[in-house]
Amino acid sequence: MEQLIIATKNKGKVKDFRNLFSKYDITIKSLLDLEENIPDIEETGKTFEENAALKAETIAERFSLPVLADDSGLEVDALGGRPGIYSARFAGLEKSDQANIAKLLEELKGVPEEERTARFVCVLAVARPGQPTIFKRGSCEGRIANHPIGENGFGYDPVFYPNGLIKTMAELSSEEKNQISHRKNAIVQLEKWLQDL
Ligand SMILES: O=c1[nH]c(=O)c2ncn([C@@H]3O[C@H](COP(=O)(O)OP(=O)(O)OP(=O)(O)O)[C@@H](O)[C@H]3O)c2[nH]1
Ligand SMILES: [Mg+2]
Repeated sequence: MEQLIIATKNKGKVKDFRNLFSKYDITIKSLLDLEENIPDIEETGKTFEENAALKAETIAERFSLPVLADDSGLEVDALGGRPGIYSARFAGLEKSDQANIAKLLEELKGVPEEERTARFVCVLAVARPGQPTIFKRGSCEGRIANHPIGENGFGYDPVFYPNGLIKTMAELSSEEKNQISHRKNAIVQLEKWLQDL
């Protein structure tokens, strides 16, 4: 069984990754599992790719090991693609899922169902000491609900209906989410690299 460091402090992502990587027989170590406290990496990039690279390369350099990072977010068409890379900090730096959802629903007040289209985007960066960083992008299309439903998942999952489903992402089990999610659609593109790990 191999171990892979994921440069994240987001517990929801860690849960998704543990589940997604179990089939490759890879165990995950996140920044929350390390003994030393890693200072927050400032996400100063203007794209998912730039921020994913910042996180992966900072940690890969520090430990001289291959590191995966995930930069992800929700693009809402009626908001011109916002919150996008700012999804975690949409309602402020304290990164509250509940406040983010409230702000999103407020901004979409009165927007009819057919115009509430959106997608989750996940960019994975794999940084390895002395080698160029690899990027893979996955997405999941859907639309924004009128109110939150469901207890599973994290972030905006309770207000996101994946296309073709009558359940929000937060009403799906981890296994169901991980069959269709943006994160899953990015990881499958890393399959070859994961097998060589
Ligand atoms: O409902 C959701 N289901 C998902 O599957 C999902 N994936 C991403 N997101 C949103 O996008 C932000 C990422 O921002 P982000 O990539 O900067 O991560 P983060 O700051 O939370 O942690 P870190 O990995 O940077 O440590 C998150 O906080 C969420 O708001 C999701 N919401
Ligand atoms: Mg972040």
